[in-house]
Amino acid sequence: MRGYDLAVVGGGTAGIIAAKTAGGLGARVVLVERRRTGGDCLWTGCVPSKSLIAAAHAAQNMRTAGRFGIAPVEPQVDFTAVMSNVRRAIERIEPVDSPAALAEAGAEVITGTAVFIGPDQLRVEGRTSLRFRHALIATGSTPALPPVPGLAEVEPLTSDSVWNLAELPARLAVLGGGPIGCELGQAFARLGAQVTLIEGSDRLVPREEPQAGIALSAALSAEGIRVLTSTTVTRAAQQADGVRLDLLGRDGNVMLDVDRVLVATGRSPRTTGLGLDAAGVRLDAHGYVAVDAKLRTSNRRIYAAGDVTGAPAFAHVAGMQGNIAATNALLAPVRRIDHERIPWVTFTDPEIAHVGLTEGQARHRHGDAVRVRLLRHEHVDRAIVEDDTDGFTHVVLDAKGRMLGATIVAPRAGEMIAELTGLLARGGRLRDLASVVHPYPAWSDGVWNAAVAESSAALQAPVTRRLTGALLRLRRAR
Ligand SMILES: Cc1cc2nc3c(=O)[nH]c(=O)nc-3n(C[C@H](O)[C@H](O)[C@H](O)COP(=O)(O)OP(=O)(O)OC[C@H]3O[C@@H](n4cnc5c(N)ncnc54)[C@H](O)[C@@H]3O)c2cc1C
Ligand SMILES: NC(=O)c1ccc[n+]([C@@H]2O[C@H](COP(=O)([O-])OP(=O)(O)OC[C@H]3O[C@@H](n4cnc5c(N)ncnc54)[C@H](O)[C@@H]3O)[C@@H](O)[C@H]2O)c1
Repeated sequence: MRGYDLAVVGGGTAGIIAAKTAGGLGARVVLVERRRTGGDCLWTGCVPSKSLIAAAHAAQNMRTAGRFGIAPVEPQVDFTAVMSNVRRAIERIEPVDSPAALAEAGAEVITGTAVFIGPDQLRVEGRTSLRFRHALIATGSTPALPPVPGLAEVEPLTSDSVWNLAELPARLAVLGGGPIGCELGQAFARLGAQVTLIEGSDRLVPREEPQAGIALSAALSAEGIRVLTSTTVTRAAQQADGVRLDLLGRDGNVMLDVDRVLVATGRSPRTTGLGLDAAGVRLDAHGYVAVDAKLRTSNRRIYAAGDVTGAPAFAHVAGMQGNIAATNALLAPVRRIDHERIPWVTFTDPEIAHVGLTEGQARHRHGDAVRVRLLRHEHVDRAIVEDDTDGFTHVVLDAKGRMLGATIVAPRAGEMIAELTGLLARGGRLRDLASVVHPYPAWSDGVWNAAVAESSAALQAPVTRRLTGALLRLRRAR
């Protein structure tokens, strides 16, 4: 039986980064992947979705060129070619996540399904047994189907299977108005599908600031997407010419006929059949692998990272956790990740970028001392020249003006949030950014203008006014 310093189960973002980190430290490391290295992000998640979004954006620009004085045209979308381009994007990124790249980084790769057979042993599909000093569970998550009668029988698409579509569904129902539903719903609509987006809660992207969900609803509706919030599907049935959904919403019971249904109502952790009992690894109340702040499971030899831990399901979180878990296991368990300083972006148009606390969370924790600096993008020159002024920069501050969180809604919000993420990490005040010169006319002016407004407000404070007034009177008297 072979022995390893670290055995990684799962070759997605968390597992790959952990294995490469361990290899870089000179450890004996093995990564076991049941199918293909790269995980959801590469094959069915971030990469294909952002490529599809880019194609959809190009199509939309053709429709909306009229506002710049260019004759708008309805694009001729070759869906097969769009999907081929999506696959090309995957192929171009794949080498970085490949077994060859892992081997070069010092990690051995075994293809097969791993099962724990003891607290320090793994078996790969009944053939190889491995003994480890430490292991990392990085098996990710899988799309969850809600318990709607008939839904499983209508061949619902998920983020796993949607990439195999051979043709664009003419009428598409998207169930779930979270990041996946909104990103893919908008992309399919822009590529020519008639999309109905069905969300159970009273607004889209309910984890975001309420204004962000409202702004996104307005933008999607303006493009012709039918957005149904406070609505659920109570039954699905296959018909001769498509799928019939029974909806229960604000208008009571209604029927919706579509060609396909895309389900995007959340994820479940991949823990089935992993042998976690044999390994002494406990799950939390929601079925995720329970970890402490240093990513240790209930078996001190075994760590977990990425979606399987119930951490915010983002590739950058999975990667950072993979890195932290590997060094904690191999060197000393000292590093932890602060989930409250993680930024994320929903890549709709407009993008919604967020970091830290929402206003509601901040008020819950810090009470009435919380303030908000809201800057609408009406006067951001970049937004004006691009004729896209509907967005805003919303920064949540404590009593001393230190940043607690931020949400940006804008075409480049995903780039703009980086600066505020840095500020949050430093525990800085928003007005500190006012003295940092920003390039003109960039989208980052939104953040800068918010900082300048915050700094100006500080100058207008009575105590500052009294001081500057006294100074000016003194100078006049001289
Ligand atoms: C449509 C979509 C779009 C997304 N867009 C973004 C985005 O823009 N930005 C972002 O940050 N995040 C995005 N995400 C989320 C991101 O993809 C995930 O958070 C990330 O991939 C999680 O990585 P992971 O390593 O935890 O798990 P995974 O990537 O799921 O990897 C787990 C791996 O473990 C393997 N495995 C499972 N069980 C076993 C076993 N028993 N033995 C061996 N191998 C096993 C699986 O085959 C898989 O390869 C998106 C997700 C989706 C679905
Ligand atoms: N840009 C990104 O970073 C990105 C993109 C896509 C996905 N992701 C990650 O993947 C995760 C999963 O995405 P998701 O959108 O599937 O899940 P989600 O949990 O974020 O959103 C699911 C949505 O579906 C709604 N819903 C649940 N059951 C429903 C029902 N029966 N009827 C109607 N609505 C229902 C929920 O209220 C929620 O708004 C995300 O939370 C995110 O972390 C990230």
